Amino acid sequence: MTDLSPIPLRRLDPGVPMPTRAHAGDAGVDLCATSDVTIEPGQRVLVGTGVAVALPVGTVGLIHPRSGLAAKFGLSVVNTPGTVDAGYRGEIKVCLINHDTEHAIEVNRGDRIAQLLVQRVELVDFVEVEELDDTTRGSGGYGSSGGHAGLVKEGS
Ligand SMILES: O=c1ccn([C@H]2C[C@H](O)[C@@H](COP(=O)(O)OP(=O)(O)OP(=O)(O)O)O2)c(=O)[nH]1
Ligand SMILES: [Mg+2]
Repeated sequence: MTDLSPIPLRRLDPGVPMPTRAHAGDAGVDLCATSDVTIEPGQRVLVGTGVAVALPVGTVGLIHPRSGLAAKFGLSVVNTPGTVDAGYRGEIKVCLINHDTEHAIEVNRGDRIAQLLVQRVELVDFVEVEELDDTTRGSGGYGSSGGHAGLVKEGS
């Protein structure tokens, strides 16, 4: 499925399962929590996953939320997607946030809390210039193309 070699992974907490794909072909491997935590509404907490990896230079690890936990409980990742640099050898941690406005979320050790994707990344250089080339978009952004009038709440 990939021409990258298997990525060296250390289990810093052997009691936590290896990150695995729920289904062959899934983009991400699920990461598990190493501790029990309660996340109150609106609160965030940094949770360990018990693993460290040696990603090849030219790749990046991206930590994404799990959609099921997001839809059911409001659980997400503060800095989604989290960036795991190729040179990072420490424990991968996940900064979880509870977006639910009413209910606390209980995370238990071993729960699959997020997913790690590995992607190739271009390590480009930048060159300073006086002018940039013209494009049809130009400097338009942040809604310049319209199409969201119906999403505006009355009175706002
Ligand atoms: O969700 C995340 C995000 C980052 N990291 C680790 C791996 C990454 O390589 C390192 C630094 O992340 P980042 O560059 O996003 O954070 P920073 O605030 O810029 O810290 P630094 O100054 O160490 O680069 O922290 C995680 O374990 N989980
Ligand atoms: Mg950084």
